Amino acid sequence: MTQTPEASPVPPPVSGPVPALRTWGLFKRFGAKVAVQQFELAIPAGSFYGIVGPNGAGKTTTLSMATGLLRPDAGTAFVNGVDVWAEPEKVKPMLGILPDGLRLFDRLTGAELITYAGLLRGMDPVVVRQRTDQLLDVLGLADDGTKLVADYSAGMTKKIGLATALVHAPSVLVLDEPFEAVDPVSAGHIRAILADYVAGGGTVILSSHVMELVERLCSHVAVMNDGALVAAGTIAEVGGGDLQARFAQLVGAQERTEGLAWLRPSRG
Ligand SMILES: Nc1ncnc2c1ncn2[C@@H]1O[C@H](COP(=O)(O)OP(=O)(O)OP(=O)(O)O)[C@@H](O)[C@H]1O
Repeated sequence: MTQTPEASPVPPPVSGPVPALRTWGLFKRFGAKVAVQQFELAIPAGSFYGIVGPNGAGKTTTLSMATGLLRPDAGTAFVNGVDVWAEPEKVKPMLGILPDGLRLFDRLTGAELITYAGLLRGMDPVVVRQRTDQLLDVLGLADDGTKLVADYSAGMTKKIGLATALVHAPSVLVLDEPFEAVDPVSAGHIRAILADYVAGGGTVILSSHVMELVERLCSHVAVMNDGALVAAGTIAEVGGGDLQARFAQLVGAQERTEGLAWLRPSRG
């Protein structure tokens, strides 16, 4: 069984510019299951970074530890050089997070939820009001702003979660499966918003299962398998022209030719 590693008290310095996000020795165990082991990655500022991996690879656990949502057993993360776990109050204003599966305050309306997120960040109420209207509009929720989040569909919930991550214009966005359940038109709008944000100097880190999307949208990609980082770099470095094929190779996916022989429409 993998032992929890002894954390060295001081992570080694990085050469060059300060990464937007750096993880160092991240480790998490749930009972006997090691969900994430020795995860170390430096994400350059201004990059559009995709994190991919099969179901259960450890993406959500890693992103949760890297953003202050889940305490690591060992290791830590730095946002713009500031330790997420040692100085959370300094890190939170720099971060916009769309967690996967974390419950929102769904007895608020969509507009109230964005407003709440903005005011919680100490923003000017007039600015919050303007941005709330703009975000609802651009995310196709203008007619649903007065509806309770509890009554939103899965895709609408994803979009309102994204709006709460964007409202304070953070320098680093960490989005767990931002396109899941989102319709193609809204997904197009979200892609445009994120591309524009990166063009303006922001950093986006997103997890996804959709390889074509990562290949088209991202500048860099990290591949996780079974709790470990197995490859990281630019899309060209990792994918070599076919990210899907390289991914299958890295995670050891085998083609399955046999089907479920019993799965036939029953007659009668
Ligand atoms: N709270 C928890 N309690 C117990 N096991 C957990 C918990 N959270 C995650 N795990 C386990 O840790 C491993 C990594 O899970 P994680 O959700 O990080 O994977 P993932 O790559 O995000 O998967 P997916 O692509 O399916 O969302 C899995 O084996 C999962 O069962």
